[in-house]
Amino acid sequence: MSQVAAEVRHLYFSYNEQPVLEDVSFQVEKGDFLAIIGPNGGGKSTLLKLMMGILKPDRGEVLLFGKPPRTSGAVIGYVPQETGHNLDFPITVLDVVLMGVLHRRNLLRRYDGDLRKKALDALEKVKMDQFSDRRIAELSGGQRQRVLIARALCSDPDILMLDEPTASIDFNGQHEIFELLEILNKTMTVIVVSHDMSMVMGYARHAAYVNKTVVMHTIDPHTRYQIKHELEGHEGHYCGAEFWQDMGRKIECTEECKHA
Ligand SMILES: Nc1ncnc2c1ncn2[C@@H]1O[C@H](COP(=O)(O)OP(=O)(O)OP(=O)(O)O)[C@@H](O)[C@H]1O
Repeated sequence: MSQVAAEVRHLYFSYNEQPVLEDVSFQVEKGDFLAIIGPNGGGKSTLLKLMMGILKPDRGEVLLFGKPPRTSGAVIGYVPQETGHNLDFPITVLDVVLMGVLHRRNLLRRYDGDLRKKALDALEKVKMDQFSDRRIAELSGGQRQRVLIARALCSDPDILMLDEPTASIDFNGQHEIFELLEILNKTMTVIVVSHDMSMVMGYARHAAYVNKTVVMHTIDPHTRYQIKHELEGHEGHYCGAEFWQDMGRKIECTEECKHA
């Protein structure tokens, strides 16, 4: 298998002739931890969907391990943006994860013990096995997100793709999610859309800044180490302006920013 997990080549995409991505090219090495960052509406979720093969490019191509997404044989674990819908639905944590297992098998087949074990193993990996019988609605945002990650892990993915897994989660919950992603990254490539610059700078190795085009940045290991250290002391705040300053650009903090 190619050591390049994902390659995007001269990709163009538009919705209803409205261009969203233009001439986007970059590579993601196997085992990388890539953060996709950028302004609202910049095209981050669209890029993720193109990389999974859910959307088709107008021009250009996406290759996963050297082949188009649908024929590559690469398994993608996808954690979509959580919308908070269906929280009233009386479904348990285990049921949610089992959906991930059933997805791989014949949907009409009843699940047996093995599938249940697979789902419980996935819950253990995200430290949510104690909650398997709880209703999903009873969990905190961070716990729910970990359950959605467990669901994605059931397919034993080569690449785990997450769309804003820490949106509207408190600091501790965010930190736990990124700690978990760091552990998972030991055995799979991780690609995460995130607005949280502190977490991105503390954990990701590369950042793709998406705003119609994509600019790729390497996060230097020393900066990552320092920021992670600050995060562990719960004093972490790293704003977008600092990211650009670290990347060598002169940008002032905004008024809302705690550094201003
Ligand atoms: N299904 C769709 N049909 C038409 N336009 C869409 C569709 N999905 C997204 N768009 C538009 O495409 C652009 C990029 O959207 P996308 O969701 O990829 O951005 P994003 O960077 O993920 O944004 P956010 O940070 O707000 O989630 C936006 O202008 C959005 O309104």
